[in-house]
Amino acid sequence: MTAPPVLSVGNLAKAYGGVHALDGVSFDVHAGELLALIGPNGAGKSTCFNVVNGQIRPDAGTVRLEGRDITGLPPRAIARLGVGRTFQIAAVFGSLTVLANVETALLASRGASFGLWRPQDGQARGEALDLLAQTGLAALADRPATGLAYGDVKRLELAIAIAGSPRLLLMDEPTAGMGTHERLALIGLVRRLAAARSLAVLFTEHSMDVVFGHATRVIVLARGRVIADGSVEEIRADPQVRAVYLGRSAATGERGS
Ligand SMILES: Nc1ncnc2c1ncn2[C@@H]1O[C@H](COP(=O)(O)OP(=O)(O)OP(=O)(O)O)[C@@H](O)[C@H]1O
Repeated sequence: MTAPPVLSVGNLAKAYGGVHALDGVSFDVHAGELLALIGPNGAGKSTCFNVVNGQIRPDAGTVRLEGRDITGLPPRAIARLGVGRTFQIAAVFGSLTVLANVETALLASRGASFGLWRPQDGQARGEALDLLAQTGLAALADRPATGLAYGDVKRLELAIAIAGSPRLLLMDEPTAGMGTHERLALIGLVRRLAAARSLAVLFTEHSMDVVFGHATRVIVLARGRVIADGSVEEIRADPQVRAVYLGRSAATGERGS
């Protein structure tokens, strides 16, 4: 028997007044997959994310995590069940070292109260060092998070997000504000981590070089509907996607509208 998808959304609907932010959206994300959710401004990408992580309750439809119905659960419950996320604006503790940020995330994910946190917790330290090695941050372990280069902050945020061993990772424009080299390096890292940890990743992105270079599958939303769901090659060649979103950028790999 094949494993159920890590995430399965079915017929999601959400309207604001007369605006159908989501209008019958269905798709699956499997373990190890890096699924890009793209589309023009106002297509419904953020609404879809926020329904999956519990911040918005849909008017209709279901969200399933490994077969379990999580529709309408509060964000904390959804996070505990294995949905991690990174933010457009990096969320790290500036005064703590890089290592302590990841140790704290590990302990928090296990429910340890901050009051009981002991920096000498050997097991958490070992695991945190492991995560830093996996995210290319080992050399910066003892540096305060304040003052890190932007690309390193994003790596740290990724390390924090996977410290709780999520099954699904939601990334909202993970490479926003980064230069070409940096953003391709970051998404390449995400792809390697997803494969190594059998993690399902759903991300929104406006940089088409990131999407076409690294997504394993792409979903295109427009006006709250899925207009295409396929491989990078299929999406790039889809006339409707080109008309609605990619335009000439499909050929150049530049940012969509
Ligand atoms: N809280 C809200 N109240 C009213 N309308 C909303 C609200 N949130 C979203 N919308 C509308 O729903 C539609 C989808 O918005 P959403 O933010 O999900 O799109 P998006 O694809 O994430 O856009 P962007 O790429 O600009 O972030 C838009 O028309 C938006 O104006």
